[in-house]
Amino acid sequence: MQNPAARPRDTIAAIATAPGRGGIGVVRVSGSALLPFARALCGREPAPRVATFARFRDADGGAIDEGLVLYFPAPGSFTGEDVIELQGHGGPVVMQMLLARCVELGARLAEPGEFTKRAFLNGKLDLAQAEGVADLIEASTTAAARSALRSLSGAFSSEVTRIRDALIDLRMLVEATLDFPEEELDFLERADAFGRLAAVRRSLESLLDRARQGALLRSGLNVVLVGPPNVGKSSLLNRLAGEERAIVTDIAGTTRDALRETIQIEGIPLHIIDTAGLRETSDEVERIGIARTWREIERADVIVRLQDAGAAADSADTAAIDAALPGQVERIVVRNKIDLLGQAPGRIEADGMVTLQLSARTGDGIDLLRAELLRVAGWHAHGEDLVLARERHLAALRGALEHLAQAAQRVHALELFAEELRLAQDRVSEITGEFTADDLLGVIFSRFCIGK
Ligand SMILES: Nc1nc2c(ncn2[C@@H]2O[C@H](COP(=O)(O)OP(=O)(O)OP(=O)(O)O)[C@@H](O)[C@H]2O)c(=O)[nH]1
Ligand SMILES: [K+]
Ligand SMILES: [Mg+2]
Repeated sequence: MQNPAARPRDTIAAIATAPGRGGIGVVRVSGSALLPFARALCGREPAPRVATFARFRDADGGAIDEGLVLYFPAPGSFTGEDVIELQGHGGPVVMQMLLARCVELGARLAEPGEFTKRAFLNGKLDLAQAEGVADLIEASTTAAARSALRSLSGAFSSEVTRIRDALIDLRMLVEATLDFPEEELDFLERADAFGRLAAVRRSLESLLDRARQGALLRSGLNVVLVGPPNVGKSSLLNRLAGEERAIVTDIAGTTRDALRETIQIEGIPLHIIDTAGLRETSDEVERIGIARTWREIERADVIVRLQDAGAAADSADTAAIDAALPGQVERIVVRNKIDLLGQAPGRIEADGMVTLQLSARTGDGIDLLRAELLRVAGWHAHGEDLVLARERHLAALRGALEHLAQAAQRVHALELFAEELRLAQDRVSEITGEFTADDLLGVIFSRFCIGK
C-alpha cells in the first residue's frame, strides 16, 4: 500500500470541462481544508454536498462570474481530499479568469490526470479503476464505453482480486507443507492443491481471453490496403467507409499520401489505411508515397493485399509484393473487380491463406471482407463481461500464466513451486496497483486529460 506520509497536500485546480464554449464550464479544485478558499472566492462557506448559488469574486470583491458551488469535504469526495467544483458560464475567457483566481488563492494548475492520481493515492480507486476513468472518457464506441464503466466500477478489479486471493490460499497451503518434507506431496494431493492450481489457470486464461477482446475494442486494428497501382485500393476504402474519402481515377499512381479512415464492424474500431500503389517509379512524389506505404505496412495488424481479378494470380508484380511483406502479419488476399468478369463473390482458403473475390465498385462480396476482418482480429466475444484491457494488463496476465505453467512443472521441488506462485501473484497484483513502480504511475496518469 502507499505510504500515507507521501500523500500530496497542496491545492490543485483545473478547468474540468472541454475547451471551447459551452453552456456551463466547471473549475475543479482539490486540496486540504478548502473552506477558507471557498469563503474568499464565494464570500461565504458553502454547505457540504448541496448546490449553492454564489458570486465568484476577484481579490477586490468584484464579480468574475456567478453560478453554483459544490463542496465535498474530505474524505467523501472523488479525490478523497476536500473538493470544490465551481460551475460557471462555459466561456473560455471567463473560465480562465476563474482559474487564475484559484491560482491567486494558492492553488497550482493540476497536471493531466492529477485528480484521479490523488484518488488512487488516497485509496478511493485502484489502478485498474483509475484507468477505467480515462478509458471511459476516451471510448470511441458504445461497447468500449460499457466495458470501461465495468472497469471503473470495479468489476475487472474484483475478478483480478479473486484470482490473487486464490493464489494466496494456494501459497499458504504449499508453504505450510514445506516444513514436513516427507509427507508434503501426499498432503498437497489430499488438499487438491494441483486441482486448485489448474482452476486458477483456467480463470486466468478466461480473463486473458476477455481482456484480449477488450484490448481490441479499446484500440482497434490497423488494416492496411496494399497492392500494385489501379487494383482498387482507394475504391475499397471508400466502399468500407461508405463515402467518397479517397480520390479514385483510372490513372495508375493516383494515391500518394496514405489515408486513414476509422470504421466500425460490430463495435470494433478498424483503422483502414489506403496507400500508394507499389511499383517501380521514377516519379519523385510517387516514390515518397511508396516509402510511406512501407511505413504503414510496418505498423499493420492486418494487411489486405489486392489484385485485379482479371490478372494472373501469380503475376510478377503481386508475387514481388508478397515476397516483401512481413510474414508474421495477418494477411487477406482480395481479387477485386469481379464485376468485369461476371464472377460471383467468394471465399477460398488454401494453405492457410484466405482469398476473397469481390467488387469494390458494386459492393458485391464486401460482407465477406467485413466478416474476414473480424475473424482475423480474433473477435468472438459478445457478452457483457468484456474487460477493456490495456497492454499492461495483458502483459501482467500473460506473465502470471507463464509462472503458473512453470509451477505446474515444479511439483517435485516445492520451494520452486511456491516461488512461482509468489511471482504469479505479484504479476496479478500489478493490475490493481498493489504492486506497481512509481514511474509506471507517472506514465499512466500523464496520459489523462487535464482536469480529470
Ligand atoms: N469495374 C470495376 N472497376 C473498379 C473496381 N474497383 C476499382 N475500379 C476502378 O479501377 C480504377 C482504379 O481504382 P482506384 O481505387 O483508384 O485504384 P488504386 O488501387 O487506389 O490505385 P492507385 O491509387 O493509383 O494505386 C478506377 O477507375 C476505379 O473506378 C471494381 O471493383 N470494379
Ligand atoms: K488509380
Ligand atoms: Mg488509390
